[in-house]
Amino acid sequence: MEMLQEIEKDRRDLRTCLLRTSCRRTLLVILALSSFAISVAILKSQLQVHAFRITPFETLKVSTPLRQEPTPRASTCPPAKNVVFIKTHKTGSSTVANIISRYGLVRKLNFALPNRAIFQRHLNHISIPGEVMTKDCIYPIPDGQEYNIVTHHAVYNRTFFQQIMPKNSTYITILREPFSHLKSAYEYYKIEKYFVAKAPGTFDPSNPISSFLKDPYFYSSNGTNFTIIRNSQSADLGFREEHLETTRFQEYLETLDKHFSLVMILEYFDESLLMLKRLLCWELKDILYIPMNENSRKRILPYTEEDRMLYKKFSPLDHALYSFFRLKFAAVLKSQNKEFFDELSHFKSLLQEVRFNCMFGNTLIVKATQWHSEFEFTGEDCRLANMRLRDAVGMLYGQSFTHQHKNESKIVFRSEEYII
Ligand SMILES: Nc1ncnc2c1ncn2[C@@H]1O[C@H](COP(=O)(O)OS(=O)(=O)O)[C@@H](OP(=O)(O)O)[C@H]1O
Repeated sequence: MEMLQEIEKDRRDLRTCLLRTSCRRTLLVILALSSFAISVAILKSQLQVHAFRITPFETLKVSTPLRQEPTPRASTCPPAKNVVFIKTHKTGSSTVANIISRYGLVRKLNFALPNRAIFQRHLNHISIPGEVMTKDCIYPIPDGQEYNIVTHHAVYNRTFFQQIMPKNSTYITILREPFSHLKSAYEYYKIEKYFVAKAPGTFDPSNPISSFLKDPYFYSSNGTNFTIIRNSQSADLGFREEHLETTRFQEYLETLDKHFSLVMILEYFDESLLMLKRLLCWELKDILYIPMNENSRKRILPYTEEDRMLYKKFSPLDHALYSFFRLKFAAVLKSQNKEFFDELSHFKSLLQEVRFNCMFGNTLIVKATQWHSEFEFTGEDCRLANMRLRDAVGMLYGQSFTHQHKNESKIVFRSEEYII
């Protein structure tokens, strides 16, 4: 809620500013800079569209049968409302969670939320690696109702999810190229401070990650937790240490492949969302988004091939996991017809328009195309698209439960207690 108030305040400030002459000049400069940034972004997105056509992954053969097949168009199938999204850390998962949360909020679906009675602090986590999940981990819903959506961090456990979710639930997740994941997690969780504290002076300040990778276990003896930078995506998907044994790993990988209808890839974010839309028979409006959790202060440092090789050795499960699913994804993408890519470029240009309009909270009217009828993306849609999961959590609890558990509404949520 605080976030929504902040956005509202920004919009009010902007309106006041528009009325003042002194601000107009500043605004003109902002507008000019924004147009420039948008042109660059359009150019960049066009380059990205181009990039996947030349990626070497596409030339590789996939040995297992493909399950991520093209699915019918939204108009020809009933929209899916039961979705389990395994929210891996630092993979663009908050943006995907936002899309799914918006969908569920607007349609008043039931979310499987962390049980407030158990989790006093980490209300954006249903479970973390190493924890055993039971029904008590999930906030209860009234008898006779069923959960529709899981979108909070929870370690994948088929047996558990089958107990709480409807049989026809669609399982999805997202993965990120491991080295880029490392950089994101390292910066976001300020991991360096633990290592520097352990061994001041051993870090090369010009390239701390590279310095750390030279001897990562040197830094572990003080109890430093590697969870978020070593095989983290695998851990979120339920892999355990025993899977370090190659045959066990391969077995689990194939099991996951059977369970998940779509494993999205951050490096193909828009392509992934379009596949998601088709898989769930949702509308194009449902998947319009504003990127979340972008770390604009991330340091750009010169990494070497050796750094990447060392990291592969340090975090082998994530590398094997990513390369397996990226390979599959690229093959499915390659098998799409022209219509998919036409819709993709329409989607990408709509995204630019949405971002531009949302800067001012304006309503965007999107004319009908072969993929959708005319629709509006309003200021309210912008507010929802900017909503972080931790800000949505109060609304989600309120929507799913207050009508049944009136006393619960007295519980106060303090957003500073949540971590993402
Ligand atoms: N659309 C899109 N395209 C490309 N990259 C994107 C997108 N959305 C989010 N991101 C990047 O994802 C990183 C945040 O991941 P998460 O949202 O999963 O983080 S968290 O676990 O919820 O904290 C974070 O990465 P870094 O900036 O490298 O840290 C975001 O920039």
